[in-house]
Amino acid sequence: MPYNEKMMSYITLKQVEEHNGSDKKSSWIVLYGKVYDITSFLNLHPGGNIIQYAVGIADATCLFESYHSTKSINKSQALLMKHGKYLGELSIDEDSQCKHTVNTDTRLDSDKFFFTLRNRVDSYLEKNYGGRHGFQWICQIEAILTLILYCIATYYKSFKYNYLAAVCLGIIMARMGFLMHSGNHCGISSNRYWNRFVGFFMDIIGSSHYTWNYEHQIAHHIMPNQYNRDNDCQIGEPLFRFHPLISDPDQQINNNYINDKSSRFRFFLRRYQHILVPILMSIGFFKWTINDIEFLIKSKAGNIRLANKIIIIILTLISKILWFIIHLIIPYIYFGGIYTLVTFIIFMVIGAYYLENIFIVNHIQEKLQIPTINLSNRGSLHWAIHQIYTTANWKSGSFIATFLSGGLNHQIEHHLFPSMNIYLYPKIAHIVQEECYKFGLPYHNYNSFTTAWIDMFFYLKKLGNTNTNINSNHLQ
Ligand code: HEM
Repeated sequence: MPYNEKMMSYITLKQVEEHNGSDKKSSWIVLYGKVYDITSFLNLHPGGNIIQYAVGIADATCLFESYHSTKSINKSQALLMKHGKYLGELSIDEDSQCKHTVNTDTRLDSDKFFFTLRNRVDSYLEKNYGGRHGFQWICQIEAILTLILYCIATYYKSFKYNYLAAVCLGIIMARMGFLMHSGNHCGISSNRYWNRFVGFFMDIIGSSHYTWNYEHQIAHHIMPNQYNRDNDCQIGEPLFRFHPLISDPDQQINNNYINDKSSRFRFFLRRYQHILVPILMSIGFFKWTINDIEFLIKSKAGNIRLANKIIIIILTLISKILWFIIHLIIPYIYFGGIYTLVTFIIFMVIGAYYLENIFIVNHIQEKLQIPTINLSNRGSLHWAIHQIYTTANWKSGSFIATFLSGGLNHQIEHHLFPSMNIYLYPKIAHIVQEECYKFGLPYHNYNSFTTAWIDMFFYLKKLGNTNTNINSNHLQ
């Protein structure tokens, strides 16, 4: 859509969303409440095509600040001035302000926390590890070895009669999930092609890196735990209640909003969600494989609009067809239905359990709440403070836990510096902790994965138990 002088000074979110870089559309980015046309810059971006996910959304400031180091943020700002065409201010109405944290120039001192921390972390890493990509060789060797193991396990599972290969494949697929997470966050290497290659592991294991990037980088990373923004809070809704703002069934039934049998049954099951969620995790992998197709057809992943790109849709379909041929059709032809079904269940369930148990404990915890602030001041809360309040670590500082969890045990460090090599997280954890305490912020760290998991279990129980009064005012 062409824009005129009037629109250039005052731009609505709807207009920004229309310029999301879809085929034949231009790309607008919102940084610090200002809208820029960066169509001509997209292919020049030194960090590669990750920038495409940040266009057409309400606020890319969080990604801009977290992905660039102290050194590169100045370069980035200079490049933005050179290549970006300033279009105007993003209009902030009451509605958009509630749904999207829009950073304005009048932000409070909360900025200081992140800028102080980022300076300290970057100078420490520059001095000791050569920057945010120190130890990148570990991830690269790991990626190559894992891919080779994936091919070997797939060969033995699909072309030979081997149940053990299915077990190994499940573990390897989960490891590939961790690696693709780092790759898509540009954390595998300083070389963007390495990151793209490893990011594509998501498609190799049957899903789509494209839809995942929207769901994860945009919906989850910018606003973790925010209802109607972070898709992860709404997994399984209305059956499950992962977030206090999901309607309270007792209240609805008492108010006669819900009186049909099926809704009552769903709400009855919700009371046992703490038991059901761990059981249903087993189908997580399969669900992702199918969900992508729906997301691409609807051009929407939960709360996030996707930029439609024909080439991506074609590539995703091809990779999915190949995946189904290799893992279902070929073993079926060679060894029949029973072997195919059993091995399929084995590797999908093992993979899903490994991966999902690791990431479910990081945000679904009762103590992880967005601090109470006046809604009219919402724009003043720096995104990094939001991340600190809504994220928990376990076994902070441990190299072994970092390896086993693909870096997800350092969820706090990951949310603040997503493109950093995961093996540097244990090295900077003490700095993050110190700065949090200095600024009076919490640093949630569980002593072990088990304690984190148990807390998550009881919180799910509490959320599903309708008699429990959970204050949700501060979670809007
Ligand atoms: C219009 C806005 C942006 C501009 C002008 C910009 C500019 C730059 C520049 C100049 C660099 C190279 C830095 C260096 O050599 O030290 C860079 C790197 C990078 N950028 Fe951006 N960027 C923008 C937005 C983004 C966004 C929104 C993301 C994330 C979604 C992002 C992710 C990255 C990454 C991952 C790197 C590589 C950093 C590394 O290797 O450590 N950039 N960008």
